[in-house]
Amino acid sequence: MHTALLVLADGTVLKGRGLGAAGSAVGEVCFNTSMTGYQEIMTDPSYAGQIINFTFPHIGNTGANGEDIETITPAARGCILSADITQPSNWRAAQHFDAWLKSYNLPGLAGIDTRKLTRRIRDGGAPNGVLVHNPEGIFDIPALVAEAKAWPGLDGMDLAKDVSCRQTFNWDESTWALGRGYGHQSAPAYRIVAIDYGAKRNILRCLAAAGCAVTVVPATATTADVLRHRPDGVFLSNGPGDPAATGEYAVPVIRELIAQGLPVFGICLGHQMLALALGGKTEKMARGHRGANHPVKDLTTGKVEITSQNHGFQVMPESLPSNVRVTHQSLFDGSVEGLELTGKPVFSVQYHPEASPGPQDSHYLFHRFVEKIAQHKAGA
Ligand SMILES: NC(=O)CC[C@H](N)C(=O)O
Repeated sequence: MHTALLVLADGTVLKGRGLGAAGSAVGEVCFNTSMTGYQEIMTDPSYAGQIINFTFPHIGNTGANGEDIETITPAARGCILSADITQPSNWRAAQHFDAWLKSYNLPGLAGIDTRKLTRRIRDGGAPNGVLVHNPEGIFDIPALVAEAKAWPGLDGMDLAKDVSCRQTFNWDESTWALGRGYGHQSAPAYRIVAIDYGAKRNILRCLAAAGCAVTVVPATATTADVLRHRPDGVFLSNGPGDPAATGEYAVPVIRELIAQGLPVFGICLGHQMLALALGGKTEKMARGHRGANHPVKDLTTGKVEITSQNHGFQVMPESLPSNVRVTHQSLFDGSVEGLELTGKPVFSVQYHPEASPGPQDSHYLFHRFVEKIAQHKAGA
């Protein structure tokens, strides 16, 4: 008996076995090619509105633990796996991944040809779909097709407000180390305000590890709300949805903060909104970049970094004014992966230097931010 379906807006029905919580989820079906880090991926708030198809066939092998999470309220809508989840085998496993999905009320589906689904997304773009898990195996397919069709899609959708914190808070947890777990920043050199559009925790941990006291403010914070904390620098976080829609309230604030002369660093959605604030444009990509091995070239040094990525929108290079320089480029498709405002301590990357999951080649960017803050303070 099939206990779960993925129903796409064009009427395609893929039948499999249910995982995690019973229930249904509508969203954009995207794929992620990472071989590890499924917990971090499922808890990255940038996946709000999305159902994740994992291309790696064996997901869940190492179980789940209480540490490898990027938020305590996951925003991804569900997951699609090739193989059934096996018994966990890892010294850090505290739970079976299926029980973990249930505990977060996330539905899943296993047992479909995830490679075929990925090729379909690659060739035809990310479709909207409904993932439904019903242990009784009873489904109303025409109603599910209608639900998938009726979903408006991510283009033009602002989701950052939904996943952002509601209240300002301070963050001092730093990065994880074997034998110690997460560290603690007790002697910060600089004060950062991080605007939370759906921030991954590991970004905040990396900022703390680089020597910053971090104050996290909601996505809707005004310029005065940010400046009240007397920041030495401002960080613009990653987040879900369409940057152009989120930018309606966030971009004017970013523009004012740049005008104050403050050092600014943006990651992913933060990078896209920084580009909008500087006069550029963003567009939806056909299938996006989601994985842990995307090569990116640093155009200043010629060095190639292997990066972690998760984005479905991109900055259009021809839209950028002459005082904005493209600093990094994807070696997969040539798309913009980094920007800087010439002569100012303002820069951003489209990819995820905090990794989580993924390689740590790009951790240097957190130190670059801190160096820019130090230089700015010394010159001020
Ligand atoms: N990880 C992110 O910040 C994603 C940014 C944006 N929502 C995109 O999909 O492009």
